[in-house]
Amino acid sequence: MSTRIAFLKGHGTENDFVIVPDADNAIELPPAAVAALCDRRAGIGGDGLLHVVRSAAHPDARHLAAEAEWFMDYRNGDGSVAEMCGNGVRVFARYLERAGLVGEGDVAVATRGGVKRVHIAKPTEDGAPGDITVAMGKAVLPGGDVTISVDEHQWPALNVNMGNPHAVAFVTDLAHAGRLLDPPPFSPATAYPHGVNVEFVVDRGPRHVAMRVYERGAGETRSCGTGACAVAVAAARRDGLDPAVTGTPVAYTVDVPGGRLVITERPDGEIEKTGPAVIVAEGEIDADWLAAAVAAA
Ligand SMILES: N[C@@H](CCC[C@H](N)C(=O)O)C(=O)O
Repeated sequence: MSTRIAFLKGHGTENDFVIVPDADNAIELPPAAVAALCDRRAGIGGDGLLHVVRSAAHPDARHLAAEAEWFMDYRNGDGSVAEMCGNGVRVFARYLERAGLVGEGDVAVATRGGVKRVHIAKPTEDGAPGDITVAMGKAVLPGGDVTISVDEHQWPALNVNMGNPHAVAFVTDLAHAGRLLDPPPFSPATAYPHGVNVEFVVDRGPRHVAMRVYERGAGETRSCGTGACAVAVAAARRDGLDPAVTGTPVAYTVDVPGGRLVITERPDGEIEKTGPAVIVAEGEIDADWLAAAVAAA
């Protein structure tokens, strides 16, 4: 009988992830294995994969082990590595809670984008899991003119780095973003040598926007946490709001196809993101199938 590898499946506002608990970093997950697991027809399916490893056991996180016991080794669905995943880190915390590895309240999670402070709220009165809030760090606006083009439409976009790169374009109709099956063309083409996540945004009301997203390494997804933060900052600056200047926190509601996130920027620049995170299934991966998928890639 072949070896089995435990997995879970979870999502945050329908940004969905295969979760592979592997405290000792003993499971090999080359890009082809991640892509096979995230494949929606031949695998389990997911926008990305959360490899749950003790920080001390992973070369990318060993230096963070004193601050955060657990490391989110995040991979995009195509197997590529990304610095940070804002929805992923909330689902990661939900997994840790469910596995009894942490309790409600504050948890530190190591990521390639540094240590993130996560708060797991108590269940609601009707027993539903409480929302999870992450301190996402500060947005960096590196400047630079970028144009996003889809079919006959062209929009100027704002570069926002949330640990990972984003280009935010305000549009008049989210449908104008098209099907987002392939990376939209960028101008200049060299603006993002390592790829970029692109958000298309419309207004819904005062401090309330809606977005669609093209995620680097995954295609169009139903939500992107770092993307929602980038969008909130871009919308605030466009609206003339900067908490560092006014000394007052600014909150935006960001609707994504898979739900709603609330993003708050504080006067010190720290951005907090709040939303749901759910584990929906758990099971076992056939290790022989995975090895064959890797060999065939
Ligand atoms: N879904 C994520 C972002 C995942 C990484 C991204 N695709 C990248 O390559 O930077 C989120 O919720 O932030």
